[in-house]
Amino acid sequence: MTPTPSSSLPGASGLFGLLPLIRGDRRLKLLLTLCSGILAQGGTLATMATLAWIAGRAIGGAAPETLVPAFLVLVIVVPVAAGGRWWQAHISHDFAFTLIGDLQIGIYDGLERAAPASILGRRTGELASVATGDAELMEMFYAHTLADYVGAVIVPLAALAGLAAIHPLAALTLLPFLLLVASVPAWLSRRAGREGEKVLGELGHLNAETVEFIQSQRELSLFGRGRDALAKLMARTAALGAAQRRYGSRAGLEYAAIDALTALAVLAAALVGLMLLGSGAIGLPLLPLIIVLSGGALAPIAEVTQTARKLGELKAGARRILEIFHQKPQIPDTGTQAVPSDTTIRFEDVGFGYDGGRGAVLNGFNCAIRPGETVALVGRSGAGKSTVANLLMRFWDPERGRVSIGGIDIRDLPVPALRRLVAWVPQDIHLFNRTIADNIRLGRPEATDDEVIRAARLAQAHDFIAALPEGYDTLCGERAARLSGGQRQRLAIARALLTGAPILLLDEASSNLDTANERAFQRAFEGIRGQGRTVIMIAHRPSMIRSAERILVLDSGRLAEAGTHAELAASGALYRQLMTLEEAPA
Ligand SMILES: Nc1ncnc2c1ncn2[C@@H]1O[C@H](COP(=O)(O)OP(=O)(O)OP(=O)(O)O)[C@@H](O)[C@H]1O
Repeated sequence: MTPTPSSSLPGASGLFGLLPLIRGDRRLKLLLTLCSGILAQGGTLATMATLAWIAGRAIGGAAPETLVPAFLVLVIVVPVAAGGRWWQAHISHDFAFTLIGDLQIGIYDGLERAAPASILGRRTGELASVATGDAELMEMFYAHTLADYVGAVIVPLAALAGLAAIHPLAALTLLPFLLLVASVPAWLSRRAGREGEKVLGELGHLNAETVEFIQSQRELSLFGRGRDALAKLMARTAALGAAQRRYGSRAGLEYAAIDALTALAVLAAALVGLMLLGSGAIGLPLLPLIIVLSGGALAPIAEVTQTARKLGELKAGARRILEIFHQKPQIPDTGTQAVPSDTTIRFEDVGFGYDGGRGAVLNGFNCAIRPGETVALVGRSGAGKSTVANLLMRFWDPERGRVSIGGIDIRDLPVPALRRLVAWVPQDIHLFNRTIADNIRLGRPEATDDEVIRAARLAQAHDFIAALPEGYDTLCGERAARLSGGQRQRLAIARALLTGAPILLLDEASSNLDTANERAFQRAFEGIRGQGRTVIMIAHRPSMIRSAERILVLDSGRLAEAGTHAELAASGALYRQLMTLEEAPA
């Protein structure tokens, strides 16, 4: 079962906001986990009570044979307690890890819904900390805290009932202590929540800083800033240490209060028991039972408060997870239209600006691109070329106007269908640390080896791949450090070609490629053109721009000029200006 995306969770927050995630067979596991907790703690209390009763009777001089029934009870309750503990450990962990899997799927869904915008302004390292650390923290709640909480209610009630059966005064003596011990975490819960939030926040910052520190080693060493970055990292570590110390000191206070209250409760129970014994209200065998039941009633609560020491972190972790679960989709995927056979692309009076951006990026942008046409999108830096691509890919939706393919508004197409229509070749491809073949296959996992090789040939990537020691089985190094920029870009083309999408959106690298790479890229581009696909290229290099059938010049959020290179060279003032800039030696 995969969890239903978070959108269905009703504005829940904190730990109990995670409970609606428990559906289907998880509910049975939850029930069994709770039963196991009751069995384990109940069994322990029953064992202790029986032993106390035996001890009391023995001290009172009872004949050994009269104790046989009590020993028979022990023969039952001891295995129940031991079995209960084992069962609790087994079933609660099984339940917890199944749920952690669900949480991780939910977190991944949330990340996917937000893509490519950043999630709640958080950095990669912070999000990784939520997806792994916080999700694992939930193991604590589901595997330990949850069952213990139920045990901490039922077992003290049972002990209280036992004490009341011995003498109501014994139960009355214990009652205030029970309430006090149970309320200690509640007194400190606000602080615990705040401090837990702080600890996890600092942990997230430290994670983000560490990831950035590792990723930016090259720049740091080139500019000699390694020491500064390390100092920043150490400051983060110190901040985390301080947050953890504050958290620990509050938890210590809780510990001390609970230990003191437990000791006082047992002392009070012993005094009341002695008083009752003195007055003849109870017999000697019941005195140890009163003491043991009083201590036993408080033990599960004390145990819970120990796990509740982590409650602050747990709550904060749950809230961070739920934030991602509630992440609104960047774009709603509600389209139901079938994929059109006509692939004419139209931008009609499109207006768009990024949230928090400086006003509109596109403002009344119109253009039509015929099937099989090769179009270059040009404009000064920041003119909105990538934004046009973002809207065609539906990374964002326009605020005004519409983008259509074959006359269908792309918002009316299911997103996976749109992804099959338009393949994107980004400037900087992310390569997974898998084989080159696997990386190309991301475009279509079921593609055969021949199809992978054909796509690589067309993308002019085959020769350099074949020259690698392990060919297509070569592992791309972490962050693809082993491949050059030009090689990575041609792998991106192969990946996109393999999808078989009829529209290719190509973001040509504005960074310099060496001549060999540039030629290879040009040949790949020519090959793709020969295939009858529509190619929209965000182009920078004059050679690439000139090779397009039609050039669209963007300016001030609109289509300022359009035509062939010859037409624009003759009459496009802006185009001429741009080409002069592009052709100027750096
Ligand atoms: N994700 C984003 N969030 C906010 N603003 C953005 C985002 N992406 C781009 N912008 C802004 O939108 C404007 C257009 O950016 P865009 O990337 O579309 O330009 P471009 O023509 O592709 O530029 P370049 O040639 O430099 O890549 C810029 O002012 C940019 O700062």
